[in-house]
Amino acid sequence: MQHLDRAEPLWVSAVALIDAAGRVLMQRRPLGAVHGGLWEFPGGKLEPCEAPEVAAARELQEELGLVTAPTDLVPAAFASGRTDGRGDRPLIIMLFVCTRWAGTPEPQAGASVGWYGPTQLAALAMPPLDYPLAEGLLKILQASAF
Ligand SMILES: Nc1nc2c([nH]c(=O)n2[C@H]2C[C@H](O)[C@@H](COP(=O)(O)OP(=O)(O)OP(=O)(O)O)O2)c(=O)[nH]1
Repeated sequence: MQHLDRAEPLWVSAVALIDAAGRVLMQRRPLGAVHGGLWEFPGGKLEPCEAPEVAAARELQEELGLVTAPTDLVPAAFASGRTDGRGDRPLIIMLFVCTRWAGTPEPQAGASVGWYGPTQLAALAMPPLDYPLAEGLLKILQASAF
């Protein structure tokens, strides 16, 4: 049996913003950061006692200046692994889909954003857990009318 992991998991919420053309917004992490230069779904760590969709809406506001209602965030996929960079602990990323927001994405200094269709998205260089998230998202997009 696997040993018990005594480190608290790091919980992260992330969002796939889908535009009217079916493209997904991806964010390139600043060079020098953990996973610098790689493309990820925008999002970030949950604060203590924060609900995942509230954290996702907060991160969209903080990282990109976008306003979303937590109720417009639809659970889509999750991925589980371990943190890289600082420390080693379980990492769980919950991905939401969002098709309704207010504002134009304005990345923070050092970061950049781009809109990608399914084929382009699958070809981006991403941090490890964003690959299974992208795979899950693409299956949902193929099967639905998002
Ligand atoms: N998106 C993503 N993040 C990952 C992976 N592996 C891994 O350790 N992380 C880490 C990087 C970040 O520390 C954290 C995500 O939280 P965040 O989006 O708030 O990160 P951040 O750079 O703003 O903050 P920080 O941790 O550098 O302080 O998860 C992964 O595969 N995908």
